[in-house]
Amino acid sequence: MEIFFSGSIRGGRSDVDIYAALIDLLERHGEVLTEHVEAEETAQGLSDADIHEQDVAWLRQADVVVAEVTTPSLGVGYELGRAVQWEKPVLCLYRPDGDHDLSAMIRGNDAVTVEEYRDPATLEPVLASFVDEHR
Ligand SMILES: O=c1[nH]c(=O)n([C@H]2C[C@H](O)[C@@H](COP(=O)(O)O)O2)cc1CO
Repeated sequence: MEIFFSGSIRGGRSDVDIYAALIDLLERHGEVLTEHVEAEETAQGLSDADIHEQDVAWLRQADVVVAEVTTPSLGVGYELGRAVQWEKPVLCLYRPDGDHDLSAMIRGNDAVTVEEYRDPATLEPVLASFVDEHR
């Protein structure tokens, strides 16, 4: 099972510790292709064109997509749009106590499952059943 994890990078890094916790949970169920989303430093020496090309290749390859969408990010939104177009299973994780209401482009999309949560530790059964459903 190859999992594409999506989370804000240039959109803002305030949730990076949560991304790390979610990637840890997801690694119990498969290979996370985009572990770098939790890294303190993002890749050095790659052009934006290289980043885009690599990212879209991983997205194409993935069996499922899991996105943390509390911090809005153009890149995450773009990845989600392409994932839906390619009919990938998409799970979006959202904390309603944040500063931003979730976009209607995500919450209003029947092809996207939205799970609200407060503590990443509570998501273990949700992630397990999402991955198992699409294995
Ligand atoms: O350096 C990067 N590496 C990378 O993989 N991305 C991808 C993965 C993330 O899920 C998403 C974040 O987009 P943004 O940077 O617009 O917040 O884009 C984005 C960047 C920077 O835009």
